[in-house]
Amino acid sequence: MYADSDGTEDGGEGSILPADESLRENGGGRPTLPVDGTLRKGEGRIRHYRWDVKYEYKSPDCFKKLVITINGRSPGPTIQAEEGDTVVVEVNNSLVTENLAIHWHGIRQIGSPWFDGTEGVTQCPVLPGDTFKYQFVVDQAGTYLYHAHYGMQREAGLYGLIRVSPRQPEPFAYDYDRSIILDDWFHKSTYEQAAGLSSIPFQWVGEPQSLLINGKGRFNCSLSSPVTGICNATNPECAPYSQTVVPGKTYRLRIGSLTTLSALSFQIQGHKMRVVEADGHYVEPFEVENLFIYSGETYSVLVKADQDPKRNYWITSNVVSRNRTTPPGLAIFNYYPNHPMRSPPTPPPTPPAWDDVKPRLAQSLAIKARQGFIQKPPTTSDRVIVLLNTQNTINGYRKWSVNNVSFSLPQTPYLVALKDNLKDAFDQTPPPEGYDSVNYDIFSVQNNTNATSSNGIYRLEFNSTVDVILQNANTMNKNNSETHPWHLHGHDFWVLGYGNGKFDKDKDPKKYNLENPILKNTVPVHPYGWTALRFKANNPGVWLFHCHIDSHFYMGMGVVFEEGIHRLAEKLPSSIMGCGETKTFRP
Ligand SMILES: O=C1O[C@H]([C@@H](O)CO)C(O)=C1O
Repeated sequence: MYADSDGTEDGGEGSILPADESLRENGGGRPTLPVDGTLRKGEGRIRHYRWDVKYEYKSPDCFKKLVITINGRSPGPTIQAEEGDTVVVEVNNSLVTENLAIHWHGIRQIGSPWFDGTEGVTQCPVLPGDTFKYQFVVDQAGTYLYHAHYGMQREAGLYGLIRVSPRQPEPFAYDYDRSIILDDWFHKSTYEQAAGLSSIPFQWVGEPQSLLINGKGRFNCSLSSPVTGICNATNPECAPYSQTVVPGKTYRLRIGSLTTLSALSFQIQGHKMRVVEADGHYVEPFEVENLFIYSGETYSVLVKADQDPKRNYWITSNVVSRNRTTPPGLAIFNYYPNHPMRSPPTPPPTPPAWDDVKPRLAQSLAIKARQGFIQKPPTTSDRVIVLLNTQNTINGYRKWSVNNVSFSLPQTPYLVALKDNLKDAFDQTPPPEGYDSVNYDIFSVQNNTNATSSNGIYRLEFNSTVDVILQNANTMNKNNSETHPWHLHGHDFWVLGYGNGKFDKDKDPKKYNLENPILKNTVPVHPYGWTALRFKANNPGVWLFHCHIDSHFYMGMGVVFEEGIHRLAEKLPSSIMGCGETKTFRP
């Protein structure tokens, strides 16, 4: 028998074990590095986790509701591994009446596309009572995330961090390594939200009731009544998170956002933050007073505890890019030996104006790859796909569309359908490569009466270089364009540029940053703006690319890319089967 780890923060490492003979290397222990110091894929240790996923009543913001927990916790345990290790997570679905799938956000799943955890794309859902074993190599050091990828389940609290440490020294120094995971919190269940979004009349999810920092927030209990639910402001479950720091020491804070809706501004009162990592890649360092962070992004910042040590300071998160009605998320930056719960003597800092795009665009532009760690992009691309993001109505239902196509998930996962040539499993007509950029006015409400729903996909030539231009536009409300964080599964992409207004295919590519663009897996497209990305289609599999706002993806804001499907192993794991046309595929 082996011991399981719950992977607690700060030293809670996954245990080393001979879980699976096929994975065993050096008895499962630390590998002997080859003489040249390089490590081949999967040569590391095995980190084994066993998770029980269920609904439990919790009060993360003092308001009692059903929360999805992993081994009793939300956020779930942090996965800790070293570059090259194999992570094995055995997930038991104890949700009783609900399916499940878990996505390992930022892990490219090279050689294991079937364990990307994307329901409908790479696997069938895990049924209640079933156990699913995810098994993948964490081939890149950095800060990553995991979360539910079934319906709008992430909203219920199934999320956590993955920390992968490097085998080489890092280009910056710090004394302690800590994690902060940000979320927005809604009191309605995922069912109420999803049903509202797919109803006529449309019922929007609204703004979050609170913002959580490491799973703790504060709802104003005077706003609740015995009818709306139980709220107890003195419940210890909603005591604020407190990060204790030793005066004079430098802290690396790994900050991840898994909000379901909100873009955030994160700040530590009186302290500057030095940004050093974004989505697992080293950043040419720059200082900020507040960090803008979009759902699906991770950053590492260095913070020195160099202020007056006789007091505590506020750690805050605030909604930006949507009209702010949610109170700030508050945590405490606690200077040892002050009491960790002592409120700072001054009010929290004033957040930036919610509708000021300029500083957000400026931060996006400031993020460059760090000197000495630059991986240059190919200088040209083989294909350019322009994706216009619009809101529209299809058959009376409110939707989001990309080039007038609102994405819907098929019953049979694409991975199986493509591998086994199940042509009826999804629409074989690919979605458009662009939109009518000459005539379409991105600054006004457009009715887009031709919009349709489809599950057609983009098929990419293996090893080709693909550019994607995300083009934002006005929503169905006047003078309104939202920020959308787009996340690509299975790859990192180079961020070549951002701009205001309509992308100009002749002029704008000349301004691309081909010298030191950052590699990321999630990137915002700002209101009325565009964002240009480049990636190599070199990871055989089927990969979702979508807005990381849960309700927007649910309403159709996504596309799917296939590449190199025929290079995959003869047989896909039978554990991903069992739905749609794969019902009979399990042995
Ligand atoms: O998808 C959305 O719908 C609402 C609103 O546009 C409905 O009118 C909103 O704020 C979104 O982000």
